[in-house]
Amino acid sequence: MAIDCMTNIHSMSQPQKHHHHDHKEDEAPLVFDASLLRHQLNLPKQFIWPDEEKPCMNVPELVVPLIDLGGFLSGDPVATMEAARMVGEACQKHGFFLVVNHGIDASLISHAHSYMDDFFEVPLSEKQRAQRKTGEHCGYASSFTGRFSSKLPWKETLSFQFSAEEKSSTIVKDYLCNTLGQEFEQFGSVYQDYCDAMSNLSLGIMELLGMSLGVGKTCFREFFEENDSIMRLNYYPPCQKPDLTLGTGPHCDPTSLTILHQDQVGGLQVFVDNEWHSISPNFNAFVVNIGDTFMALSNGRYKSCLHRAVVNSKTTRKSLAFFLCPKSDKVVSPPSELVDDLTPRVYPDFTWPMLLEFTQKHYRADMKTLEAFTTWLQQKRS
Ligand SMILES: C=C1C[C@]23C[C@H]1CC[C@H]2[C@]1(C)CCC[C@@](C)(C(=O)O)[C@H]1[C@@H]3C(=O)O
Ligand SMILES: O=C(O)CCC(=O)C(=O)O
Ligand SMILES: [Fe+2]
Repeated sequence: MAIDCMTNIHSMSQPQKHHHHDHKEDEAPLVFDASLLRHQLNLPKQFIWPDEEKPCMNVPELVVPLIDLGGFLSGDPVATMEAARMVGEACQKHGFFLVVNHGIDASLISHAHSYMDDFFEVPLSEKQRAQRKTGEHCGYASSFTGRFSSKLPWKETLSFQFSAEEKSSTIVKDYLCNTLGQEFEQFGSVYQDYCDAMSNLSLGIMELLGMSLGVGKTCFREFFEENDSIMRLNYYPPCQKPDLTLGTGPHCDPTSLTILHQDQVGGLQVFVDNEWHSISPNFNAFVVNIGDTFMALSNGRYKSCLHRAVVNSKTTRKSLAFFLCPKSDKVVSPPSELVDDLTPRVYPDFTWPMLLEFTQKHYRADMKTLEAFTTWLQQKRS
């Protein structure tokens, strides 16, 4: 029976949910060891999402324009205009688009995927050497145990800082080697090269976004020239009950621009026209979406888009997410061309570290993060 995603699942017979209360004081903190959990037929209750958020498996595919960057990257003015127009159109609709002929070496992408196994397949005790500290966003995190007590995502992540500043040209490699050990030297080099490539690609996309908003190609490019970005490796182990949990819950990225490369397994879903849609894997394409910080920079002209990731019972899924973020001292404020009597300011000035701290210490990023952040800021400032 094909279950229509819009079916009100409450009308279907659901086993009566037992409302456990988290007895935090007497419960040992749950440790998510993927090598064990992937075989379990009964998911721990923390991983079971509420009925209204459980995934539907037969979602329609989102038809997303493939934006060819070849002409733009070689300086062809007509191709540049066309690419800027397509980027603008996608951002007016839902904020997601695919880019091809992006100039990133296919072998670098393949290595970035294959090296993930070298980390995520080692024993948990070794991975925990890179354990993310409370309130910090870098390091190894497995399902965020200790951070959230319910709606745990079925994933492990390794996140690290990238800086485009010349003086930090080996920050990724150094962090990974120092944290994981010298045997990860090659691992560190691959992700250093991958992040360098991502940073350059994102500056090109910032030129197209600037042109599409009529503020010129240098405006946002210069704003992000010395970006302090986050690279995240997402590792989604197989799950025996994939329809009860989520790999990554519904959210808008709080960051400025996300360049994502998903493997051939598939699982990324985007909420468009009041329905979840899948984005089919395409090895030659990067999935690009704007985040909350860029929504603020565009004075709400472009919207960050709700998306999530589902898991499956057969195979591990991997995705590489590069989150472009401005340098810490940059004030997020829209260019004057985007503010006038008809379109007054939508969000207050803020810096990225303030929004990042909000998501790491006070608020789990979802679809209303910027709204909640604005309220939180005003209370602090009042
Ligand atoms: C700044 C960030 C916070 C998250 C990683 C980056 C950009 C996306 C954010 C996130 C993926 C949104 C959903 C919830 C979250 C907790 C997760 O599932 O990983 C978010 C990340 C985070 O706070 O670690
Ligand atoms: O893994 C995916 O396809 C999406 C992950 C994501 O949205 C994120 O890490 O912000
Ligand atoms: Fe995301």
